[in-house]
Amino acid sequence: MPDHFQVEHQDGGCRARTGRLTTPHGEIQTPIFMPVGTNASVKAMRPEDLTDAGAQIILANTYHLYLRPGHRLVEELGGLHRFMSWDRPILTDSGGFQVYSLTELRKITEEGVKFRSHIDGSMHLLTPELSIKVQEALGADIIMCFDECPPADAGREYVERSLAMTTRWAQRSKDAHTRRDQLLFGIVQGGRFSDLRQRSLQELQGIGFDGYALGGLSVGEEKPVMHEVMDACSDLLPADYPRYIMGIGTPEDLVEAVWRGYDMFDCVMPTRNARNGMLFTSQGRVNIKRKQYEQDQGPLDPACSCYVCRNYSRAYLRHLFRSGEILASMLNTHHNIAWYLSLMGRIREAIRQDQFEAFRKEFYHQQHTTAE
Ligand SMILES: CNc1nc2cc3nc[nH]c(=O)c3cc2[nH]1
Repeated sequence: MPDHFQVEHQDGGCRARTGRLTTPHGEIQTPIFMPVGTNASVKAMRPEDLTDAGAQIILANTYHLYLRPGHRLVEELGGLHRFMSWDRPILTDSGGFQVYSLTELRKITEEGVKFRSHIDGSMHLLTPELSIKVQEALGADIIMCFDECPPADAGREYVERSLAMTTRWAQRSKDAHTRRDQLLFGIVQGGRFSDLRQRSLQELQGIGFDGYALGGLSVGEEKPVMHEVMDACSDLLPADYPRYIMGIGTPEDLVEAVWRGYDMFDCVMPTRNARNGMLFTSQGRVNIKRKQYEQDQGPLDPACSCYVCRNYSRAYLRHLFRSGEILASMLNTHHNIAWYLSLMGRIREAIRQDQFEAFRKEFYHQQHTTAE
């Protein structure tokens, strides 16, 4: 058992478990959802709102902060925690995925990824060594190996070659990692091919990391493919290390992943959907711009105890959204993040009571009773 992670309770009826992850900026109770703060900000939320909503850890992106304002500037100003006044844990993604998903002009070579900045068109080369140096300069508590996320429709031969390079890059990431107080996670690739996933994981375990993430998912693949990969890897990932699935997901995805024994998740869904008026509630999704809420004086979610549900009506939230008020993004985001984090709290409690199987069944029923 590594000294930074302890499984606290294994649900008696399924693979779900609770755990405690210790980082330089504090302990995290898992299963956990990480709000995404790409540019050192969870959009439309202040740090104290995040803490009030129950956030234990947030994610930031190496690719974005390297390009703007630059990792050296953040380091000179005291690191990411001081820069954004967030004193709890931060996880940074390593940048490979963001280059793949945000830039047109890019070239992948053994050395690293050449790309043109989506901000000012300048040319850059991101390598495993530079990615780790940036993440160390930012001062994140958990940092990720530099990897290649193959396209969802990539064929077996491409995926096989890609994962071999991801393993070589993982070794280079670990060799470049000098700040031992930071936790370094490996990223398992291998696409939809279970045997390649197993090979990737075995190679990463041979190198040795503080946690293992599933990459290459939530990139447009069909749900059954995602569940197959989750299932195949669940029994392979070392049980006494944190298991992180990158880019997941909808509330249903989170419940399904916890049921399969995963511990950590991040996704832009609650924040991005909030800005588009798509809100999560105990009775399913609410599209707040719909006319049916014009005179609705009730709270967004009667079962939610967040600041927004305690102080505002659906009618008011609809008015703010239709008027394009900035407060709409603030209140909608606060609720969606609070709702996601309260879901994770209810999940942890159900596991502790050995009730997660029943929770999963009830959750699915609740979310699909009233289709909005
Ligand atoms: C939103 N979906 C999504 N966010 C991701 C981040 C990632 N980072 C590193 N490596 C990945 O494979 C990877 C896959 C991802 N899918």
